[in-house]
Amino acid sequence: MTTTTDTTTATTVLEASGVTMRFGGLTAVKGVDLKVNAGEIVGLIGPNGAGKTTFFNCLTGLYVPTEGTVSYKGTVLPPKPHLVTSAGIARTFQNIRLFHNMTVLENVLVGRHTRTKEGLWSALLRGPGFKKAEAASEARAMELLEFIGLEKKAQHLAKNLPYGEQRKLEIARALASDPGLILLDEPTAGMNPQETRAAEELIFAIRDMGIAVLVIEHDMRFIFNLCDRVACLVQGEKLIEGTAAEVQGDERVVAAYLGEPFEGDPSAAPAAEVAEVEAAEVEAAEVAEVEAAEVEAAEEHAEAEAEAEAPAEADADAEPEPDAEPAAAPDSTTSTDGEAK
Ligand SMILES: Nc1ncnc2c1ncn2[C@@H]1O[C@H](COP(=O)(O)OP(=O)(O)OP(=O)(O)O)[C@@H](O)[C@H]1O
Repeated sequence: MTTTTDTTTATTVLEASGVTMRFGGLTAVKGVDLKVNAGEIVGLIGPNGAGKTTFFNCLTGLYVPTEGTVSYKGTVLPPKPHLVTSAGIARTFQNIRLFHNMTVLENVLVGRHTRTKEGLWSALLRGPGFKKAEAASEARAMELLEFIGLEKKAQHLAKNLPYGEQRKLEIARALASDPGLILLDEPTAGMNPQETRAAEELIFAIRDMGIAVLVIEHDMRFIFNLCDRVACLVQGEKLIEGTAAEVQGDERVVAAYLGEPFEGDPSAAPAAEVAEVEAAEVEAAEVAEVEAAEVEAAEEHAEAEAEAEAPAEADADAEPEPDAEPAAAPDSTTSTDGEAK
């Protein structure tokens, strides 16, 4: 494992230590350590089945890790989803989990319930305290819808939103719990390139709001553009953690996961591949140079031969014919075949 970023001085928001998750005989996550600092966007990559979602589930209390601990801002979290959410960690899911028959606004309001202090009786009696809290929640939910660009669709049913907007709505619902850290599980899955670019901007804006981000994604261009640090899981273990440049240039990552450079990004090519291409280019340039020299030599030779033949032909042409004028001597107006122009 390689850790290249100095994380000791920054404020640690999330700290996973030695997280292991076993399902019977299968170890899906093996002794993973990971820190996310305030103001950071950290990426989690790895091939299918590497344990990324299982690790997220351990962080958010959906799974009780077989070993290890998860701390948020220095406090060890109990493995209970509602306690993790109220501590300050929100998440989205790989498969969108919205309330499809509720409106867009209602979906965001559901995300606010951990921050609403009004109890059951207050809600049932709809007293002034409840009404005030409800109005504040709605105002915050509308702010979030504006933030993701869905305020005009507040009263639409969630199920009627296009896929990309459903993903954004899930993010707004997660933000509604006022988290200090958001975990995004494949936020661009199924998105077109424009939607993916918009999601990238949205995540930068979330970071700028002061919320740290941990994101799982298979889209390497997206991850390497977005993240301050990237960790790569392979077969449940952390293979490497570092900057985007360090991770995408690591041959073990390339071998285990990337396979090929992502389209259009030459810097993603593994070093060996780059060297091979460069060597082939040098070789091709040398061959072209030799060929050019050969062609030049052949042309010079042909010219010399033509020049050598030209006076003889001119002489032959100059053979006096009966009553003919003597032929002109070859000069600039005479072609190599001796014909006058
Ligand atoms: N609840 C479970 N019970 C048994 N095995 C599980 C369970 N959840 C995950 N696994 C197994 O754990 C391993 C890791 O799965 P996980 O979904 O975490 O991988 P992943 O890296 O998120 O994959 P992908 O990129 O395809 O989403 C897989 O072999 C998977 O089959």
